[in-house]
Amino acid sequence: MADVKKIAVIAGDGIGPEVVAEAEKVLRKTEEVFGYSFETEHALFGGIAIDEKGTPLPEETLRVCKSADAVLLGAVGGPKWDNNSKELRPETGLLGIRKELGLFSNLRPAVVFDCLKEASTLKPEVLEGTDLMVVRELTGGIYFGDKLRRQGAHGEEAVDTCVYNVTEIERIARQAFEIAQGRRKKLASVDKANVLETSRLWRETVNRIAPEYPDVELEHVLVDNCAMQLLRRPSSFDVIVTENMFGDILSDEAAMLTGSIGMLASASLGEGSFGLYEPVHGSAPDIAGQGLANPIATILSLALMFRTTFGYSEAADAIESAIARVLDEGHRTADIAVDKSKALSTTQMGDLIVAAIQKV
Ligand SMILES: NC(=O)c1ccc[n+]([C@@H]2O[C@H](COP(=O)([O-])OP(=O)(O)OC[C@H]3O[C@@H](n4cnc5c(N)ncnc54)[C@H](O)[C@@H]3O)[C@@H](O)[C@H]2O)c1
Ligand SMILES: CC(C)[C@H](C(=O)O)[C@@H](O)C(=O)O
Ligand SMILES: [Mg+2]
Repeated sequence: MADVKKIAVIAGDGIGPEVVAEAEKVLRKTEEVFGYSFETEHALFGGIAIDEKGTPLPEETLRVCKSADAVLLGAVGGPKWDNNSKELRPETGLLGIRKELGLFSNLRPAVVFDCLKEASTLKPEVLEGTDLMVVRELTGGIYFGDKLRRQGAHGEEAVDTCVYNVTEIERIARQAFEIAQGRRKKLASVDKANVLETSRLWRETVNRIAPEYPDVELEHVLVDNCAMQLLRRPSSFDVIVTENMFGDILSDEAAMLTGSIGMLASASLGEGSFGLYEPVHGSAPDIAGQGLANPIATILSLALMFRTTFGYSEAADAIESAIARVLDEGHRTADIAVDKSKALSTTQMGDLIVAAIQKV
């Protein structure tokens, strides 16, 4: 009997259900082509879970995720829930699920497809050879430190605390060094060590373990400089490791090197093979329900799942080749189209990718 892999599928809000539906079609096609067997279980999460269950992260959803081999997630959030209390914001559920599942490492690869250089705002010669991986620490820093509101001498004040301990920094740094060893052996550690104490500890810790990876060339880059260098010399970066909030911001910036945020996939990992896979983008309320969303980031996230959690690299390669072929043939969703009048819908793009999947 085939080895059945269990995938928790969480569509979420806005364009989440639209892009996840396309990734599920790809999943089924790989069963046909490669003989895999997947069991999917759908769960409520984010705004829709608030509406139906009164909480963004129901216990049942956590149970479904914990009993699965991997999670495929769309996106959560939207204006409908913007005025909710902190506990009842879809984004709180997102931070909660990452913490509960121990997903401290968020990999966000930015690969520039040759034929999409036209969709980028950068010159093709600057983009040439760009293939970088942001390794974002995901369960620490200012996202998870104490927060408070209080009355100060000048009225209401708000405090967000940024905390990192050595263990958290070491484990993400080690992962980044190991990822760099499997790539072009260059690591840029990004911090704000000229100002922040957490960044000083970050830099000291990275420097302390660096000698264990003598084959990896390490550079330290201040985050403001990194934001600029990503646009000036993107191809010089291989792996970028950074703390939670810097990684959030830099990865959206890196997305634009690829032409659109609709192209950037991600994997959130812990210690074992279990992972949560999601596009880097959000629920895009401005285009939700119109069939305009680019499903490629979610489909690429599925390919990452295949390669990283299941070791199905043949199928991961087949998905990525199918996407490259469809793009090479000139097919575009609106976000990456130069001529928007010829843009495909979300389902049209998904169908073309499904049709292009074959054994390579
Ligand atoms: N992981 C997540 O679930 C996640 C990530 C980011 C933002 N969010 C949430 O999503 C909501 C909207 O946030 P935002 O507008 O700042 O960011 P967003 O990523 O949703 O959208 C930013 C811009 O990119 C476009 N875009 C995003 N994905 C696209 C796709 N697949 N195809 C084509 N265009 C795409 C949108 O139309 C929008 O113009 C907020 O509630 C935010 O908190 C969720
Ligand atoms: C929605 C938000 C909490 C989330 C984050 O900041 O991690 C998002 O921007 C992301 O990149 O996944
Ligand atoms: Mg983000």
